[in-house]
Amino acid sequence: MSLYHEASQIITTFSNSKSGSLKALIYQNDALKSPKPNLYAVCSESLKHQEIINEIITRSGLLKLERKLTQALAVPLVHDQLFNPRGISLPVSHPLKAAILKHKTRLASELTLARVRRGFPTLAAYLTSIRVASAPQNCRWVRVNTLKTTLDNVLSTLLANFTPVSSIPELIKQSQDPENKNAHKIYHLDPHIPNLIALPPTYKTSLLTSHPLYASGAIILQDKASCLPAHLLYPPPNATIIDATAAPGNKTTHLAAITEGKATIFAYERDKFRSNILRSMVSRAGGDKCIDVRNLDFLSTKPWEGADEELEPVTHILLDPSCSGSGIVSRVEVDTPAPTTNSKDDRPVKRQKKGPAPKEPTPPPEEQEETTPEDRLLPLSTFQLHSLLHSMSFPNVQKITYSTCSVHALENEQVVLKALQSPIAIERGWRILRREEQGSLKDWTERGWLKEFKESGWSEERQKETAEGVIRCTPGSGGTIGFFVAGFVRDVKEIEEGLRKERGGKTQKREQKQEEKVEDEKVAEVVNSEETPVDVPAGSSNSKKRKRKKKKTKGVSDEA
Ligand SMILES: C[S@@+](CC[C@H](N)C(=O)[O-])C[C@H]1O[C@@H](n2cnc3c(N)ncnc32)[C@H](O)[C@@H]1O
Repeated sequence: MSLYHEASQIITTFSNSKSGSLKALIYQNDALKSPKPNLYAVCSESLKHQEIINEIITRSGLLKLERKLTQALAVPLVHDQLFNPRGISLPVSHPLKAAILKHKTRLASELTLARVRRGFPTLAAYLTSIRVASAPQNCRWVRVNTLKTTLDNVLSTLLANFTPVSSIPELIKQSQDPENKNAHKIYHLDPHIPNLIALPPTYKTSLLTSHPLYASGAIILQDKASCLPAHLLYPPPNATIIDATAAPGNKTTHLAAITEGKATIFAYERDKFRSNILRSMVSRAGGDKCIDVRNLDFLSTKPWEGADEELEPVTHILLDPSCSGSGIVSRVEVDTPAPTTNSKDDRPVKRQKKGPAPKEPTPPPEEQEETTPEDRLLPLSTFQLHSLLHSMSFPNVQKITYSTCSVHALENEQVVLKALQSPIAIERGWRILRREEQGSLKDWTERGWLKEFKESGWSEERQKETAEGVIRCTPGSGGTIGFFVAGFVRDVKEIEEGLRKERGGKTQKREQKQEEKVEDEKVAEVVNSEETPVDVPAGSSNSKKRKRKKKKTKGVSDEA
């Protein structure tokens, strides 16, 4: 099957589906024969121009003249004929190419007419408008920091005179209305995350960062996707929590707000420079009292070996490790600049020098695929899995969230699968937090890629439950960056069993200590009364203590 036949099928499926990304549709489909970057390029570009191409096909009467063409097949062919500088990528003698080339003059004049009907004086003007319209539509997200203020206060000050709208698509649509002078003065209250507000993609970030509410830490610019992990974790106010990889601190401070400043939060950050940023964010957000910032490697913690005693009571871990950051770039769009959203903090982490990170244009998807091959992702994926297994080993942890701002299955579903199949997960009863257990997030429609669990050896039911249990975000109508979150819980029965054993262990230890105490007292009595020593094995702590005590007694008596 030719590239164009496959492209026509993909375009039809994508146009008919209400959700999901074009990339997933192509890259997850192993049945496709054409090179995926080429297929992706022709599909994504054809979709951008679909409206004008359909008009050209109808007005030129192409389908009546060329019976072998269908509407779906003609779209990518006409696209490449009119918009791809390299033309249709088929031999000239190929019947499909020949069918289009016969009408090339008519098609070109129909393009001119269609463009003029739309009010574009030049082809360049039309192409610019398409590029702007297909740019990723990430909203400006504002999280109200309830440690410092209230939603009502923010609505009545920062957003006084703003009009609420009912959905993100509505927010985007209204903000693009050239007739509306107040198009930027609208907002949408997020239905999933409390105290989160979406502003139009075109809203100037500087208007937010220059506001006193921002300076005081009362509002935090945090993408909705980045709010999902803390919300999914949702620890109770008295919980003991670890944010394993915390800087710059968006999720740490979100955890502090969710727990009303009453939890104990250990925030680990191994990079010194970034841990200083974390400290200042924590302080600005009013989290000093409940957040303990530690410039340490999370992987060096070992509460199960008797070290790090204060980590023993930890019940919740938020793990948001370094990742490829591939979700920061757009979904289908080609040639669009990297979004300058508030979510800079979620970018792939490199050692940073002071000063703003250089902004580089996003490469087209073909290049993205070439610059993120398995050998670059594998070390990241290994580190992510290692960190997740480390989290699963904490003795009293009941719930973990694992998240990345990557779109790659290798960093997402595959880490989840390997973690769930690990001995530690099986032994301790870790499983995925099911969709129906996710509170307001159970309505989130974009879920994990089922295909990634097919080789698991699990029942179909478990594969589905796991894929459905993890959350994906794709830039688009949701207004977020690309993101992935998985919640893990331990089955309560297993937890209770574990706790019983631990309690049993502790009682045993207490009893042993009590016995030792009694024995020590007996020894002391003997020593003090200068009677014959009781039989205590040499080298035992009691015999050592006894010797020490004897010496002391002797010393005292010598002095006396
Ligand atoms: C994706 S960022 C975290 C973003 C953060 N959760 C937020 O919402 O603001 C990952 C961070 O983890 C840190 N990190 C990576 N490995 C670590 C480790 N083993 N221990 C502690 N911090 C680590 C990196 O330096 C980086 O700052």
